[in-house]
Amino acid sequence: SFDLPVSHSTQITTDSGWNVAYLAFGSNVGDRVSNIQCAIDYLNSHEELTVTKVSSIFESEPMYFQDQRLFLNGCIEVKTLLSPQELLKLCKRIEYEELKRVKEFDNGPRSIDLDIILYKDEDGENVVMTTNDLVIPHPRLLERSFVLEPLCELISYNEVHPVTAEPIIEHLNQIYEQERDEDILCKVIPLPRIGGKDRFLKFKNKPVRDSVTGRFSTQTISPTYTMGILNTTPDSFSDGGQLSGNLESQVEKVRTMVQEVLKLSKQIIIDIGGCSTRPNSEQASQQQEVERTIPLLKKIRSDKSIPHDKVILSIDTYRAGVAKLAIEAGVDLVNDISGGQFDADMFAVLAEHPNVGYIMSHTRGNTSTMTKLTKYSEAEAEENTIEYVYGHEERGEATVLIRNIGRELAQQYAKAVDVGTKRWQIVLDPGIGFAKQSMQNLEAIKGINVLKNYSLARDEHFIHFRNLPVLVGPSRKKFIGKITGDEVAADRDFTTGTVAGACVGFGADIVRVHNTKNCVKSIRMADALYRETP
Ligand SMILES: Nc1nc2ncc(COP(=O)(O)O)nc2c(=O)[nH]1
Ligand SMILES: Nc1nc2ncc(COP(=O)(O)O)nc2c(=O)[nH]1
Repeated sequence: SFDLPVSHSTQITTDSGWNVAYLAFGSNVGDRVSNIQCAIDYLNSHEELTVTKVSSIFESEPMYFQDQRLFLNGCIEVKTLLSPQELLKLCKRIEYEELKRVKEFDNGPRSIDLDIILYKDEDGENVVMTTNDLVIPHPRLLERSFVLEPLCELISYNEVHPVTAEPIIEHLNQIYEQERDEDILCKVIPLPRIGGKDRFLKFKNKPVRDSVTGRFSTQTISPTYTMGILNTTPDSFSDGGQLSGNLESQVEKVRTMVQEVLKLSKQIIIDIGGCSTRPNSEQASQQQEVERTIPLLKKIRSDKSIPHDKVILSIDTYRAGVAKLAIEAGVDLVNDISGGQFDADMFAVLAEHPNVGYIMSHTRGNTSTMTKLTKYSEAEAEENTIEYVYGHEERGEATVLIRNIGRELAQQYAKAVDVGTKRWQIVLDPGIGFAKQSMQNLEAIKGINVLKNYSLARDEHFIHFRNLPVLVGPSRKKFIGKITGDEVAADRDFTTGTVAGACVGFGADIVRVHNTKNCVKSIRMADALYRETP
């Protein structure tokens, strides 16, 4: 059955006498991500407090006093033995002593701001209090989308506000109904800084009301990212290993992709792979994979002609050891087709590097068994769960596959965050061509928005995929050839462009392609047609 690790259970409040509190963090001075990470680590280091959940990070305009830097905000859930007053004291100590906050004036710049927004006692009862230095629930909670949005990633959708007795998600909907510009938040995935400058993947999320449920979900309106593939394997099914072994020609290929994509985009992601993952392919050894990828990563990163603020590097590996070496060599993202299933150490590596992104893909079995594991049933989709909350898609046949994918990715997500991987690192991928028959790949693409709005609830356990970006990798794959009759992978570039555009239409935030020259145009056209970006 589907068993979530203990950190996902709010049962903590009942069977262990701990209280649960929700804190909001904000920073707009210095290295904001590092300030946030330090504040979380300081909180976690207190023997009477454990950080149990961390939300996405959102960038937003200053709300009250405009003339200052953009803020990074988010929320965390903690379990603690501290009383509200003791918790406030701990937050203040972290703000002023550990992170040297200097308060010039109200609503002014701050290295870190830690606010208690909700507090539940050991019986799970909400505390409501007003003293001259502490008001719970936070008095300005209901006017702040930069607090409510991340909070709604952490709480069950039926969690009510202790004073208004209305579901907290409804308060967020009421803010979104006002259609204020400042409520269009930008979800950021922090990447390693280079030259002391922030580097992020950014996804501007516009709240969109679901016509049937009336509930708001967020739709990405910023440009879709193009991820160019650089396969260094001699046997890659899609480009016949033309580049394997020759470092200079590989770097030249990188420069070409960069030049092609930056004509039409502000950034490019380049995915470097050293171990083919096509069905039944013979797996390279870890040593071979390292030799094919790490020197190349180092050479790219040391190449001054490449604009590193615009070029984001990804390593396509399911091996923790390779991921670790790649991070040390300057990679920004770990792209794991196994979603952490092939190497139990992968999530620990990511937990150690909270400013490295992680693409968590769906698959089943391994590269030699996955083609047989393509049975997705309604029963499994619904197994052990009471409530799905997602867009207005019916539970029917059309969403059985994507709800199974969501459920299985949720299992991996729970394992990842349970060892300290941050939600803000994670990108989801439905795994086109992995444990899916041809037509199931079409369903997976059509279900992208259901996956983005997916949430799973069982007892007190719940996981929402709200605000998690989705990457799709359709390029040159067999399901295209099955429909177009193109037997040879390299003949599928034209239709890959078609599919890439459709992926954008169905909600993809990143599309992984071989032929960047043509596909970046398809993706930009799709942005112009489906998104608000001109
Ligand atoms: N975008 C944004 N704007 C802001 N404006 C004022 C305050 C001051 O908040 P306080 O009342 O908790 O000190 N915090 C933020 C913030 O965190 N994010
Ligand atoms: N995130 C992600 N990574 C991937 N890596 C390799 C392949 C196999 O294709 P290739 O051999 O052409 O790279 N497909 C994916 C994919 O669909 N998603």
